Amino acid sequence: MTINSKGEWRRLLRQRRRCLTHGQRQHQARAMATHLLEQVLPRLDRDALVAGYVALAAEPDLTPHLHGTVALALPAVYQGRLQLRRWSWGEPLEPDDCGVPAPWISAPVVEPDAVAMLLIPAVAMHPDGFRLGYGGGWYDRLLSQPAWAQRPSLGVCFSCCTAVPFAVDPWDRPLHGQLTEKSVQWWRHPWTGGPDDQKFCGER
Ligand SMILES: Nc1nc2c(c(=O)[nH]1)N(C=O)[C@@H](CNc1ccc(C(=O)N[C@@H](CCC(=O)O)C(=O)O)cc1)CN2
Ligand SMILES: Nc1ncnc2c1ncn2[C@@H]1O[C@H](COP(=O)(O)OP(=O)(O)OP(=O)(O)O)[C@@H](O)[C@H]1O
Repeated sequence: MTINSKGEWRRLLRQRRRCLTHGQRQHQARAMATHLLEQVLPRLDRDALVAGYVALAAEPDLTPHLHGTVALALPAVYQGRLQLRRWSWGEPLEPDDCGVPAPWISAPVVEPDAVAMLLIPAVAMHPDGFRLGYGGGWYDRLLSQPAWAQRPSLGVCFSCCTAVPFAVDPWDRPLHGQLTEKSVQWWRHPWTGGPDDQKFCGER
């Protein structure tokens, strides 16, 4: 079967992800969090924020594993755009315009330079670091702003949904790396923003 469109890939990969049992997804999310805690978070500024997400049904749920380890911002879609808002553990969430639990409208909006790492949920990842989401273009539009595109970013994805050769569109922006239950892999140096560092990318 030839798969031509992002829509077809999205359906296939969402189905593949749903085929994992709840226990498998939990186990794999815990492994992802361990990679993050051991390999990534120690390299970040102590005061900096990590932009996470509230996991939807079959997405890897990392947030509970980060409790007490980092200060978090969460996405909120209102008035046609995605913002990141400060969120502290235990604070209530309310559905945003996409129906995803998000910080209250009164929570401070976070500027790009306060964010040390963007964790971006991905339905699938492309072999060159591009991300396939649900199709709303929310993160695409966020990353079309250079200040956000420069922030270190990791696509968060089960390994069964990586290396997917979907056709990349002109608006797709490559992420710095991907986080799976197997490893953290980098395509671009996340902390210098400079050209590929062979040694660094060799750590894949
Ligand atoms: N957890 C999470 N939060 C996120 C995103 C995301 O991909 N995941 N977004 C990324 O852009 C933005 C919201 N965009 C969204 C776009 C579509 C659907 C959607 O189609 N939801 C399905 C249910 C998905 C599921 O439960 O697995 C639906 O309503 O049928 C959800 C969020 C910001 N917040
Ligand atoms: N910078 C942008 N400005 C305006 N529209 C954009 C921009 N980037 C993407 N879009 C629109 O958003 C949609 C994104 O579609 P695509 O199938 O690539 O979604 P996706 O990357 O899976 O979505 P998401 O980022 O929400 O997870 C397209 O219709 C595209 O035209």
